[in-house]
Amino acid sequence: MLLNDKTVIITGASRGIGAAAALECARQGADLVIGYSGSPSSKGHVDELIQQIEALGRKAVAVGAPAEDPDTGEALVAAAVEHFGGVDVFVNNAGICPFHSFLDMPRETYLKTVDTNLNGAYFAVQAAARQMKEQGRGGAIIAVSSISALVGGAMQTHYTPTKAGLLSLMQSCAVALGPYGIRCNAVLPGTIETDINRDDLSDDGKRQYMESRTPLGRLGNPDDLAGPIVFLASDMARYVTGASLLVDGGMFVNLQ
Ligand SMILES: NC(=O)C1=CN([C@@H]2O[C@H](COP(=O)(O)OP(=O)(O)OC[C@H]3O[C@@H](n4cnc5c(N)ncnc54)[C@H](O)[C@@H]3O)[C@@H](O)[C@H]2O)C=CC1
Ligand SMILES: C[C@H](O)[C@@H]1OC(=O)[C@H](O)[C@@H]1O
Repeated sequence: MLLNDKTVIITGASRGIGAAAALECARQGADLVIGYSGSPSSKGHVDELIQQIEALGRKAVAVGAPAEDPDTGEALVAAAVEHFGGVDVFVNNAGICPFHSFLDMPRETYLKTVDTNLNGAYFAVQAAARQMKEQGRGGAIIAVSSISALVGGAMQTHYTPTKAGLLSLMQSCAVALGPYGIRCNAVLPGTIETDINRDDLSDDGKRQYMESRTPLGRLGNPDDLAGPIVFLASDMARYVTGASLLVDGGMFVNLQ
């Protein structure tokens, strides 16, 4: 197993990519701290996920705290220390993408997106890194960035800068934390079918266009991200830091 007896924290793990990554980490021998927004609607998903993790013979605890709160990272780390004695892997996954046009972007939509996707992530990564440094055994930090860190979207002008920011954060943190043996990398998903784009992809024309741009011939699903995240978390990637891994079925390179 690739993550035997490691402790992994994942934010936004109630569903989608975060939940799939949490399950694969458990299959690979890890115990989990499941970060989620704290909303009652998410709690049912989290309880179900914890049952699935326990059925795999691993342990999991949930921490309900919003990603945009600068104190959330410390709460997640405190839970990892209390229940599992420390943290080995931190996956910053929580994110929102409320599609909206640029010229009439509500100020609150922009600020909420940046706070949730990037500002909270900064402090959470910092909290995880401080704990890893104190433990003195290195660690792995992974940000779920996006293909949208590299390309634009007319309805995503508030979102794409957060994903570019996460990629940049991992690059700078790789430099800052390398001396402590803490590796920092980003995964860049393409179009993955989850709740975040359910409405957007309900437009058949849009869906067909996104599929047609994907050389592997289909949109992604959350499990497609689980392997790449586990790889970057594991010692298989022990000399990989500051890297970005596109997981997009080839969408980015498909110009013509
Ligand atoms: N689905 C896709 O095509 C792509 C997704 N991503 C990124 O993947 C990450 C996960 O998204 P998906 O699994 O696709 O969508 P999703 O909507 O299924 O999952 C998002 C997760 O973030 C959580 N979350 C949202 N706001 C939160 C808050 N304020 N505090 C704590 N948790 C919060 C949700 O509860 C959920 O667990 C996001 O960062 C997203 O930007 C990146 C590229 C493509
Ligand atoms: C929410 C979008 O459909 C999704 O998120 C991203 O980061 C990419 O732009 C995907 O298409």
